[in-house]
Amino acid sequence: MTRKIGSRYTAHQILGRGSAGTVWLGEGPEGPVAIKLLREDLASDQELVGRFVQERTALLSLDHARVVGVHDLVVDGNDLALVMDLVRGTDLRTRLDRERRMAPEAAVAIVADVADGLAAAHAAGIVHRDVKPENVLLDMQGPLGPGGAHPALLTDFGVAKLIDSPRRTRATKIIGTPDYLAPEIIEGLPPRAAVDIYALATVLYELLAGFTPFGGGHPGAVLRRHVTETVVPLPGIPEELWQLLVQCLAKAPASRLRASELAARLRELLPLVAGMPPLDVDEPDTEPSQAEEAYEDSAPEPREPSPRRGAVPLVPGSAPADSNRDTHTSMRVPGPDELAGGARGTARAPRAAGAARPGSAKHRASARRRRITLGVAGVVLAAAAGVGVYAASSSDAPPSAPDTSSPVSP
Ligand SMILES: Nc1ncnc2c1ncn2[C@@H]1O[C@H](COP(=O)(O)OP(=O)(O)OP(=O)(O)O)[C@@H](O)[C@H]1O
Repeated sequence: MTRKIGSRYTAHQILGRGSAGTVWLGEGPEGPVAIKLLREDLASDQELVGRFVQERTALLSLDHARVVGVHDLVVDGNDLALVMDLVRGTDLRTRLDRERRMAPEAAVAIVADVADGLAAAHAAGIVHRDVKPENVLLDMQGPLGPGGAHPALLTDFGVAKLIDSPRRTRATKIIGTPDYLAPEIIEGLPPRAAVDIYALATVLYELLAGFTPFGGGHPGAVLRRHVTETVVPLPGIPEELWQLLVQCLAKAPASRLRASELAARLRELLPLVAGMPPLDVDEPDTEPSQAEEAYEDSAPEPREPSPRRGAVPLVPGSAPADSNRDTHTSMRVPGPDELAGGARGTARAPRAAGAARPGSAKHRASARRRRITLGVAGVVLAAAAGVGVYAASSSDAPPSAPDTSSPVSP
């Protein structure tokens, strides 16, 4: 199956699907490329096409070894496509799903690569806004680095910004992926470079632990934890690495490191973690608080099994059927009462492998978990039916505090 994309490109074979469209293996005048063909409903949105063209220069100018380069933007009839470097390998989510958690040396090396890519982007005034393992590609043809890690490249730059437009956004809605959302976004501030650092630190925690620091349960509960809870230490993690994580997961954006500093500090830590086996931690149980249960009870009735993880659609209208992933669902921003429910603390406390579970009624917890996951599925279906479309508003957001991090895109 081949199809022409504009006058210069041919798409040969589907590499994968995401919430915004389909990625194809293709061919252009300069050789093989990856072509991200946006969904038809997005491609027919004149406002989005306009922004696409507007952002062209910024997207095309980002040229760095740790960023998947965008070569061309094609607007042709019903086709709207980004032509990118072809990365022969896999994405970090696939690798993490396979390994469950990674040895610290490989995790640190991969995250240092991504931090390098972010540093270049931030210096150019571009904030990624959707840093997560799905958007990190591992180049299997590149040389093996520390811990046997392949070079890592960050992809999907600018896509969140393209999709997030005033008409599509409302004050109470959020765009992003809940597990990786910085607290200031949840509080309605415009996304600055520091949101990418928070998301990347979350990715590092996830590579080490096998789960994200504030994930689990209903997406609304995840948002609340980002704002109100502190990260729980990982058993066996070297102190210096832990301090770095804590600093980059700080609630205050100004307290986080810049991307270039993060990359440098991580590389300094490589000798310390060299040869360390993966951390020996068990995935913790999630005990929902009363506020979470109330939130979960307000979710629509489920009609289908739930996705594995809760998240918000990067693209309004996206549904599980759009993707071979389960990273996108929808939600509303939790209200003040729900956010206040964090006083009790529900962040998942990692347990050393084999350690006794915290003294809770196990069957009650698992029944609750079942209800939470079903609730998420209901929300996903509601989104698919057009009941809820959620995107972050920067237009109605309160003025931001002075940003001490790298510049942001205009
Ligand atoms: N430049 C590329 N080279 C090779 N494969 C790619 C490239 N970009 C994306 N892919 C692959 O295509 C698939 C879909 O990517 P896409 O970016 O559309 O979705 P995603 O990032 O997984 O999810 P979402 O966009 O919904 O967050 C992924 O499996 C990814 O590995």
